[in-house]
Amino acid sequence: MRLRTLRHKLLLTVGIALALAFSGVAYFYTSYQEKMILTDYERSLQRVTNSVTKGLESVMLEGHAEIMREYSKRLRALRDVSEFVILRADGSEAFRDNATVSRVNERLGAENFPLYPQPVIRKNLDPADAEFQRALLTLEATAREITDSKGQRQFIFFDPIPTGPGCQRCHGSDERVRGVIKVTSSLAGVEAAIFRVRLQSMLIITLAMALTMAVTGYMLGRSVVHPIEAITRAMKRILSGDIGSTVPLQGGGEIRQMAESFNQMTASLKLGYDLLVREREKLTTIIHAAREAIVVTDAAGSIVLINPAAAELLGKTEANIRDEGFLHLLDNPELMERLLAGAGQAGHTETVAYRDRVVLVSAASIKDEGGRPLGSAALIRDVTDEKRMIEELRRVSITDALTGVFNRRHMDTTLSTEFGRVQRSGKPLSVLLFDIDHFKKFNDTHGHDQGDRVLQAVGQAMKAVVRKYDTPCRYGGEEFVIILPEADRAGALSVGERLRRDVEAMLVDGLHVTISLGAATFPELALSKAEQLVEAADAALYQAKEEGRNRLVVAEGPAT
Ligand SMILES: Nc1nc2c(ncn2[C@@H]2O[C@H](COP(=O)(O)OP(=O)(O)OP(=O)(O)O)[C@@H](O)[C@H]2O)c(=O)[nH]1
Repeated sequence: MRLRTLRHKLLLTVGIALALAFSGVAYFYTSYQEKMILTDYERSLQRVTNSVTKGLESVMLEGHAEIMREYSKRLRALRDVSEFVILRADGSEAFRDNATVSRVNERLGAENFPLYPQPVIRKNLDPADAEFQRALLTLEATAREITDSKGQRQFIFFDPIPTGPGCQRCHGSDERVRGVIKVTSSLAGVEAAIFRVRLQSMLIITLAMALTMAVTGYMLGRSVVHPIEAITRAMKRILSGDIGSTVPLQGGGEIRQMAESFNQMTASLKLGYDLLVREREKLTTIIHAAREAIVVTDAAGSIVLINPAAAELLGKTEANIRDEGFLHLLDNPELMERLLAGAGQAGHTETVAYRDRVVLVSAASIKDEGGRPLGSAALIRDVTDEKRMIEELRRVSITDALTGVFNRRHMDTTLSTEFGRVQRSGKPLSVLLFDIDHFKKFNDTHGHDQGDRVLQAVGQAMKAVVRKYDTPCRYGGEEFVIILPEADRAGALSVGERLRRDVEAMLVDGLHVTISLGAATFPELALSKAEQLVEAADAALYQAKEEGRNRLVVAEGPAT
C-alpha cells in the first residue's frame, strides 16, 4: 500500500464520517429551522386574522359591514397574500348578499341595516373542505399547503370567527361560528427564508467540516501517517541493502511502541546479517583459497560456484566446466551419478584416476531442512602426491634402510600371513635363513663400513635371485631370511644354492665373502607356528656352520 493512499484513505474515512455526522446535524437543524419559520409565519397570519376579527366586531356593531369589503381588498395587497376573504359556513363570501342583512333587520324588528343594491352570492370553496370544516367544528385555526398550477407552494389559512356577545344581539346565539377568515398566501417568502437558512447551515457545516478535516488530517498526519511513512521508508532502505536503518521515535502509545519494536527488530536483523556476512566472507575466502576443487550447482543443476582450484585441478576453464555440466566434471558421468546416489551413505567418496593424477572426489546433493533439493556439491582433492608419499612411507616402514630388502617387522607379518595361507591351501612354504661367514673377522679386518657395503651387496644378490612372490628380509645384524611361498624343499634348495654361489662369486671392493644357509619347508616339517619354520631353518644353518660354512643345509624332521 502506498503511503499517499494511506493518508488519503484515512482522510477519506474521516471525511465520510464527518460528512455523515455533519449532514445529520444539518438535516435536523434545517428541519427545525424550517418548522420554526413556518410556525412563525402561521403565527403572524394568526395575529393578522385576530386583529381582523376584533376590527370586524367593532365595525359590525357600528353598522359598517361594507368597510370589511374594503379592508379585505387592502389585506389582499399584502406581500405574498393572494386571497383574503371572510367566508360563511356554506363556503360563500360574506358581505355580498342581502339574506343575512334581512335576517338581522327582522331580528331587530326594524330595518336598521340597508340592503346591498347589487347583491352577489360568490361561492369560494366547497363547504365540505376538510380544513374548513375542522376550523368550524374546533373553533381553532387550521391550515394546509398546496402547489398551484405554476408549481408554487401556497399556504391556505383558515381562522374561525366565533359568535361573540356583540354578535348575538344581531345574529342570535344559534350559531357558534359567524364565519371563517380564509387567507391564501404564497410560500415564496418562506421558501426564500428556508433557502437562506439552508445556505447558512451549509456554509457553516462546510467551514466546520473543512476545519475539522484540516485539524484531524494534521493530527492523523503527526500521530499516524508520518510515523508509518518513516517506518515504510526505513523498510525500503532495508530492502535496498541498508540493513541498519532505524526510524525516529515520535509521539507516544502504540505508534511509538511500533517504532521501538521496529528498531529492535532491525538491530537484531543487522546483528544476524553482519554475522552472516562475516561467515559468508570467511566461507568465500576458504572456498577460494582451498586447494581442493569445489563446484556447486543450484536446484536446477546449473553450476553456480567454481573455485580457482577447480579450474586448475580439472585442467579446464570455468566456462568449459559450466558448459560441460556437473556430471562431466571428471569426464565420468557414471562416477558422479554413483556418488550422488550414494550421498549420505558410505560410498559417496571415491579415489579415482583423472588424466595423469589421482583424485579423491566427494559429491552430495544439498537439501534444506524440509528435504527439498537446493543443489549439488562436489569436492575434489588431488591426492597424487599424498598417495605417493603414503606409498613411500609404507615402503620405508617395511624396508631395511641399509640393504634395501624388507625389514624384520615385515618379515614377521609376511611369514604369519603366508603360514596361515599354506595351512588352508596345503601348498608348501619354505624359508631360507643365512648369515655371512666369519663376518666378525671381516669387520675387524676391513672395518665396519666395509662390512656394511658387504651387507648391501648381499641384499642386492638376494633381490636378484628371488621371484616376485618371494620376500627377502634382513632378519637382524648380518642374518637374512627369504620367505618362499609355494616353494618346496627342491625349490628352496635351488634358490638357496643359487644365492650361495652368487655371493661366493661376487666381489665387494675386491673382497670375497661366503654365506651359510639353512632351509626349512612346511608342511614337509610338521609345524604348528610360523616361528617354528624359522627355528628349523636356524637349526639347519647352525648345522651348515658346523659342517664347514659356505653351504646350504635343509632341515630334516620335526623342529624341536
Ligand atoms: N658391518 C656390520 N657388521 C655387523 C652388522 N650387524 C652385525 N654385524 C657384525 O656381524 C658379526 C657377527 O659375528 P658372529 O655372530 O660372531 O658371527 P661370525 O663372526 O659371522 O661367525 P660365524 O657366523 O660363525 O661365521 C658381529 O661382529 C657384528 O658386529 C652390521 O649391520 N654391519
